[in-house]
Amino acid sequence: MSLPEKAFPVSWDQFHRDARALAWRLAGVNVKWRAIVCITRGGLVPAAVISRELGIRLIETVCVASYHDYTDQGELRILKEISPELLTNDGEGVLIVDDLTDTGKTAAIVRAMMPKAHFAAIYAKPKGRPMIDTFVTEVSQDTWIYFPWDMGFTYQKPIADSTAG
Ligand SMILES: O=P(O)(O)OC[C@H]1O[C@H](OP(=O)(O)OP(=O)(O)O)[C@H](O)[C@@H]1O
Ligand code: HPA
Ligand SMILES: [Mg+2]
Repeated sequence: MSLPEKAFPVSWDQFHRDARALAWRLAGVNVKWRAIVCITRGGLVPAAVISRELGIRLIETVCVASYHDYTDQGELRILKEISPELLTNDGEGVLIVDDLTDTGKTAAIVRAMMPKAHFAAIYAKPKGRPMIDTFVTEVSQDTWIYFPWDMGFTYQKPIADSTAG
C-alpha cells in the first residue's frame, strides 16, 4: 500500500475530546458493561479515557499486530488472547475499544472471538465501518490518521507547493 493521499493529524487535546465524545455515546447505550477489552496498542489510549468516564475498572487486552511497516498491513498475528471468563456468553456486556478501524480486518478477528460484544472506535474509515457499533468521526479511505503518540514536530510544505504543476 502506498502512503494515503490525505493526512488527518490528531493532537493529544483533540484525541482526548474525541475519546470523551465516544464515552458520551457509549453512556447512552443500554448495557451494563462488565469489562473493556482494548486492542493493543492503539486501543490502550482511548480505553484509559473511556474506563475513567464510564467507571469500568476491569480492563483486558487482546494483543494484535498487523501494520509492520508504517502503512503496509501484513498478516494479522494474535500475540495474546482474551481471558476465557470474558469469552462467556459470546462476550455479551464486554466493550471492545480500538483507536480506529481502517480495512476492518483487526475488528473482524476480534469480533469473531466475542460476537455479542459492543465494538467502539474513535475513528472509522468506510471499509471498516460496518464492523463497528459506535464511533465518533469518519474519515475517507485515502486518509492516514496521524496519532499524537507517533508524532514529532516537522516542517510542513505549503499546500500550494504540493499541488503545483
Ligand atoms: O482495520 P485495520 O485495517 O485492521 O486497521 C486498524 C488497526 O491498525 C492499527 O493497529 P496496528 O495493527 O497498526 O497496531 P498498533 O495498534 O500496535 O499500532 C490500529 O490501531 C487498528 O488496531
Ligand atoms: N493511522 C494510524 N494507524 C493506522 C491507520 C491510520 O490511518 N490505519 C491503520 N492503522
Ligand atoms: Mg491497533
